[in-house]
Amino acid sequence: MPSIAYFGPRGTFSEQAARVHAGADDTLEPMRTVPAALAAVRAGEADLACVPVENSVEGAVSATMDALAVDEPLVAVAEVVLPVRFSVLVRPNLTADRVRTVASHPHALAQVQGWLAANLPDAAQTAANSTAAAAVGVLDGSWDAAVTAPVAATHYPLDVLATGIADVEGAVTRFLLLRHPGTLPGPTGSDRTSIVVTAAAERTGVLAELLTELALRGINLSRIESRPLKGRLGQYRFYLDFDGHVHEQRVGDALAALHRRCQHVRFLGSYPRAEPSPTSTAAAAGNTDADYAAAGEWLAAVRNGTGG
Ligand SMILES: O=C(O)C(=O)Cc1ccccc1
Repeated sequence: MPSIAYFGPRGTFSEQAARVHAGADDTLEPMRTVPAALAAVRAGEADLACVPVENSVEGAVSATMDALAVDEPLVAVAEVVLPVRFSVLVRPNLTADRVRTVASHPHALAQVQGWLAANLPDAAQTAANSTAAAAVGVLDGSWDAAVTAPVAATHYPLDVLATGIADVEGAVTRFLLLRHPGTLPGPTGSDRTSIVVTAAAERTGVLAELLTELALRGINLSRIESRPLKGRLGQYRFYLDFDGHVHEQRVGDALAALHRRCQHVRFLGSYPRAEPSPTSTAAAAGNTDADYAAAGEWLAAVRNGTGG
């Protein structure tokens, strides 16, 4: 019976994402922070961790980015993309005109600024650990209102002041399900690979070199983020997401090239894309596994004097 540790408490979007992935027998364990969810997997207390990684409005979830780059490596085996529409929960019988404080996860507050300005203009905003932590804070009297995932209303005895709120139509959040490295999910033809690299900051053009290794092999970069290395300004980790699976020749070849050129490469997984998109451009550019095999045979023949 696999267990999934998720960024909690109960009623977060991360719980909703975990439920998309979970089987009927899986157990779900809420954890207080993203690092705590990852630590539960590292400690063998959970099989998988479900954490938010990026949002189409606010961008990267930095707590997740930082936690994935340090400590024992974990690999993503699946991603879940959820549409984000928020609910506003208040203590029972509290009307909108009496709401003085509203709390939520910073990514949630950022996505409902328009609604708050129009509907709760005088309410002071406070950052909470997560959307559901804000609901718990309303229950214990810390705040009047919380901006939450819809599912939070089923977990906490609070009134629903509003539902379906989103300043940006179509906004989505992407979550990763991570576990100990082991047998990877096989290639599906529509996969994504994630890595974190550190490269010598003082080498001119180093980032262009790394991206060129991908481009030359017909690999489409779908995301690049940087995070500071913390100790000193000017040194960064780069997080790259690109199409393809490490078991495909062009991807393996590119990863090996990055390993040669970088100080450090951490593999964060090859997993099916939530929104399928066949990586067909690789074929046109002569970058399929068959192209690699044919080129390898030709080279072997040149080297052993039987062809050319
Ligand atoms: O706090 C939550 O519910 C999360 O899972 C993080 C989050 C916050 C805002 C939008 C999507 C996910």
